[in-house]
Amino acid sequence: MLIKDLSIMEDGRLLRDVNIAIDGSRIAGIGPGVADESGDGEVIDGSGKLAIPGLVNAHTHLAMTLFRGYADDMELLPWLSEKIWPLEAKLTAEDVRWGTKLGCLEMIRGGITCYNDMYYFMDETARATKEMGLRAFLSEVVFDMRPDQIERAEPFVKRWKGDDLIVPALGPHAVYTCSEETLLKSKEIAEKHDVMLHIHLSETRSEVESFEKNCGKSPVEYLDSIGFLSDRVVAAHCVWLSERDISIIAERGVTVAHCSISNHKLASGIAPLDRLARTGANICLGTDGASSNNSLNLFHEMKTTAIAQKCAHSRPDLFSAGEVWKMATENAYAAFGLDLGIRAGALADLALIDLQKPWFFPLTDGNILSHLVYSAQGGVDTTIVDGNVLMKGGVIPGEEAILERAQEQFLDLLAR
Ligand SMILES: C[C@H]1O[C@@H](n2cnc3c(O)ncnc32)[C@H](O)[C@@H]1O
Ligand SMILES: [Zn+2]
Repeated sequence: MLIKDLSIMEDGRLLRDVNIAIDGSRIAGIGPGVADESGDGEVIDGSGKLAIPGLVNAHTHLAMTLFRGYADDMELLPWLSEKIWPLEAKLTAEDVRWGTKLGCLEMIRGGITCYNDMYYFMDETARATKEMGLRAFLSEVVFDMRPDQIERAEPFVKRWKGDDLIVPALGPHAVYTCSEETLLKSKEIAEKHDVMLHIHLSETRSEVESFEKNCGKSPVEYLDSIGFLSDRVVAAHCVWLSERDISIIAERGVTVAHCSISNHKLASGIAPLDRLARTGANICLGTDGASSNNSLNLFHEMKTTAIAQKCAHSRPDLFSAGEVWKMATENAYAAFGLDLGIRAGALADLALIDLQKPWFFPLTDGNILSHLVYSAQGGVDTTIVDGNVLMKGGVIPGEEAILERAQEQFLDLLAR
């Protein structure tokens, strides 16, 4: 496949009139005049478009698209206990299948090529994700109130280990829903199969304060005391942290999945991102679920992350466009071990953005990152994962049918 006459970014600056050759699942060559080596004869006109490397959603619950708009204007714990968990108790595999497909549609349209998820019925999510063509790190959520979920976790990992698009992981929900035994069992399974751990951590002030009152340690100190924290851990949120917590997170190589919009919408707080970054923690971006955001859009997350941190600290120089762009790309590639990037040899996970939109003007070689983070309003035209075209010219095959089925599935769930 050959994508012709594109623009790409190099060190944040625009390079124009470039071709990208794709052969199988990888980028075979990039540059002016590069020819198609695959022989498949497919040519995509890239004129007026920018090729970006795939964005990575480092924390979501994709099938919660079915819960979008179901429970707004609440804070986390009552939101979960009074609204979300009672409806999730009625969830079926079919709900998760169509909620996942709906979420994949939205992420494909936003240039997201890979996501990290913890939920229920993850075999359905895995199958639906493969049908849609996205890459994903998936965990069966584990918590004590659902002992069946603990039994599902390891078989899920065994079934999907080695898949070309799906990477299984372990998802102990949080320290306030998992006993020490459950946390250590999850860690043991993750280490046995060499997969990642995905957990919610220190999201709200009340959860941290009540945990400290009961345990005498912060959630971070506690997890460290049982040997849970390492570079195989992706911790979502990390909002209410002490200086000691921040040092531990950085020292253990834990990846932080920062969910700015979810934290704002649930009024959870503003994460100490500057102190985390300065202490060397690896920071990625997540949307969380579509029921606490309510979109699955990393352009929104990048802009909100940058402006929220600037305002919170009265420091307009904090978190430049380039820094938050790395959170949605390079930081995530490092955290998840993804060989991605707009360069020869990388996996062909990329998106083409139509630059002929008002929000990209005026365009210079040096302001493209500013436009992507502070003004982009969509315009992803084509999305490619593993060398497969998932969307071209804004068209995703089968989209209408998925929208209809997801709507039906939601109404069916509500009626249960
Ligand atoms: C996977 C389980 O986690 C629940 N969940 C969704 N969003 C959040 C959040 O922000 N913090 C904690 N738990 C969350 C989801 O409903 C599932 O029950
Ligand atoms: Zn979450």
